[in-house]
Amino acid sequence: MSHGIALKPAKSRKSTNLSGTVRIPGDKSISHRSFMFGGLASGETRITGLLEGEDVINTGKAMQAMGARIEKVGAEWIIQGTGNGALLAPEAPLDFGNAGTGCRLTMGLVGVYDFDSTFIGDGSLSKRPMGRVLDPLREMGVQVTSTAGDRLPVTLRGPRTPNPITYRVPMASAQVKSAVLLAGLNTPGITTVIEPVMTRDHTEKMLQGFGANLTVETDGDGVRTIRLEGRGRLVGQVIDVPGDPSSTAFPLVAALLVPGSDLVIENVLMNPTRTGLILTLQEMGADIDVMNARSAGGEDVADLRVRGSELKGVTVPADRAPSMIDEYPVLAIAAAFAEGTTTMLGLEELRVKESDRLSATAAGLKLNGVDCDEGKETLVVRGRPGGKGYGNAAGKAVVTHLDHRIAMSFLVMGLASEHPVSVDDAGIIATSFPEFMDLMTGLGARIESDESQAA
Ligand SMILES: O=C(O)C1=C[C@@H](OP(=O)(O)O)[C@@H](O)[C@H](O)C1
Ligand SMILES: C=C(OP(=O)(O)O)C(=O)O
Repeated sequence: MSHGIALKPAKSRKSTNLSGTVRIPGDKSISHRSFMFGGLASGETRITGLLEGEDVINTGKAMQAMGARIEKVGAEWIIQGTGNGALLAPEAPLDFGNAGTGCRLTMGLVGVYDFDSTFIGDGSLSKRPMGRVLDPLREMGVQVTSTAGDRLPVTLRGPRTPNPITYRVPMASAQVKSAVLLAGLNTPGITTVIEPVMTRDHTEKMLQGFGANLTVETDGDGVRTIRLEGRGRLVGQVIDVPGDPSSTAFPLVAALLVPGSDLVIENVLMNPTRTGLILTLQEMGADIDVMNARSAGGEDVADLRVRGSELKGVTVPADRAPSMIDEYPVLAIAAAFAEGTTTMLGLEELRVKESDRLSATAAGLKLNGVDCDEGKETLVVRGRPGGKGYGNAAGKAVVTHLDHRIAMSFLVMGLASEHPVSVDDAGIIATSFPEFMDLMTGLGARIESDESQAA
């Protein structure tokens, strides 16, 4: 499968003593929202620490196509927004590349406007379900034209006056919650989202920061009711994006698995809706010190010191999934090197990510000698400390299916395996973590491009 440019095969090999101090690029979820809300708000928004990955850049291009002015001056991104309710009709289809977040949130943001907007993406995004966002938009009065099964390309046309709805999010998805709230921004009256299981809360926090009248009520069972008053004024903000905990996961797990490692990762977002992996790894016996915990721009951040550790298997409960949803592939790699069995529950959402991550992870583990079982919504990994026999001596590559997290996870695996681990494409990593190769090799990781596979 291709993402429009040639595949870039890569492989990693057994490494020792990863060490150094690094800063991880900005959080992807907050970066998307910074471009969107800055592009929508009145006046100027200034962003530092933005993730300059392909996914986020595509969101910026979409906002430009709808009237926002965006430029980079030195280290700062400076945006002049259109004002809430004043997006312009895009003249061409909006291409979100590989990004579910950019595409689904923008469908909410512009779908309720009384003009046509068309959404396209790469081979991965075009297979992902959009009905989860299109259904509530239909309830608000949006006309939807889509490909069979509510896949891309999708064209939306809003009504003159959208209906404010009360929507109970049927799956644990911050993208769905956010799409409905963003549609509510240009809808008169109160749009209400009921979230039975809490997911990342960046949309709520950032919209409040931009001046939206948004309230959150949590009942005794943890069910959240979010109410947003539509057609209010949003005002440009100054944002410093903290480091992405989902990107942090890769050097962090690498340092745990590679003997003798000692690594400091600075300025990591520690919002509790994002820290499930750290908790799980600590339960497994990982040596992770959370240092300099502080608050910055309304978010918790900290520096992490990570040292090579002997891990043991654990059961990861289903209710932890939303706080580590993108981290399961790399957790599975950690589990492969732990003593005993790791059981991961409640993984149904993994099937609709950039790839079917449950089967892509299980297939990659098996290809590289790991004993594991894929269930309908579970993954069980029986670990082997030391990784003897792991890797693929014949050089057979893990199929990444246009999924950056599968590529990075298996490149981490090779750093602690007896034989090298190959992936069929590392180019896709640029969607979320363009600095991955340089950052990892700078710590001492042996990762290289693997032209021999290209033939
Ligand atoms: O809202 C967001 O920024 C995201 C929500 C999650 O997706 P779902 O809403 O599909 O769970 C996550 O997997 C994605 O990487 C980013
Ligand atoms: C699921 C992810 O992103 P998205 O849904 O935005 O493509 C991810 O980055 O792991």
